[in-house]
Amino acid sequence: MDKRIFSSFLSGFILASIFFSLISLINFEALPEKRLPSAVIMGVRKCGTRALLQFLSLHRDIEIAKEEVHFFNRKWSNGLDWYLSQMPTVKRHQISVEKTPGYFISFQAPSRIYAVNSAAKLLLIVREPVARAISDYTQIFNNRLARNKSKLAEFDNLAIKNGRVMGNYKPISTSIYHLHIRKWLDIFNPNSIHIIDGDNLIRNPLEELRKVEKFLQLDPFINNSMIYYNSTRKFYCMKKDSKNICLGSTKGRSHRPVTNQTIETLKKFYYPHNKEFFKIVNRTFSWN
Ligand SMILES: Nc1ncnc2c1ncn2[C@@H]1O[C@H](COP(=O)(O)OS(=O)(=O)O)[C@@H](OP(=O)(O)O)[C@H]1O
Repeated sequence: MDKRIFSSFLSGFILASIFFSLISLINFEALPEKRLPSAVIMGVRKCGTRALLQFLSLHRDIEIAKEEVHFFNRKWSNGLDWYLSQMPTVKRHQISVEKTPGYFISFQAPSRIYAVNSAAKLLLIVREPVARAISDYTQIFNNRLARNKSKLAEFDNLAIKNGRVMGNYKPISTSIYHLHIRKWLDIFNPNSIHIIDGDNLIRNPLEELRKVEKFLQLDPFINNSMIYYNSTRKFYCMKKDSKNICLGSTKGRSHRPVTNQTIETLKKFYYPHNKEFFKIVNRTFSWN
């Protein structure tokens, strides 16, 4: 063989060998990729869904979708590829988690989630229903103010009219937890749903996070060194990448003023609904 042909053949062979050796060094399975969420925080609005998601992001095996996705309630027509594109990239050992509080009260969300992933793990965080309703109203009030819309009537007048609690008023009806959880239990096995005590998440986040790690079948990883109590904010905050991170100012803000009479009337209103919820989920909470 001509010497020139031989040497170009040899250098081609060597280059190809180097190329294929490099390729074989890459572990494709370990490359980050987008995957549908194994766990979904499905609500309840104003019960600590953001705090729960951010605390979970401290876990080395969890990546979170940063924004609320609203796929199963509002954006179903965008299709599954769009949903996937909203997910974070995860490594092989990691799971992705998304939170959209609106799923809890949506009629379509349970069957749609089941259709996409019948093994989905659902996280539901609940809070004392009267405080949740007032927090919900406060958010609506402040949003209108920010958008320069006409001022909303006060909560006392919207929640109770002529002595009757307005059960259909959304801030009130969202707190009737048993009405909504039924739709989920019609479709999902109770073992697929883990309920987090939102009031306890405020007081003792690690206790609740430990239970979530167990439910998600992850190693206990989040620990005391990753969170701290911020006495100015009066909430637990996170230490992440050598930074101290608290939730934004819309979390834990002062509620709109509500009379004691309204609070007492609402407590009485929710009492039988709470009992019903406890019965269905086979568990009680510090509120009744
Ligand atoms: N660690 C920590 N820091 C700040 N806030 C915390 C925390 N843990 C729970 N919470 C409570 O979260 C409430 C807001 O709930 P959500 O995040 O579910 O609200 S939203 O539906 O996404 O708008 C928010 O409700 P409000 O106090 O009524 O504003 C908080 O009480």
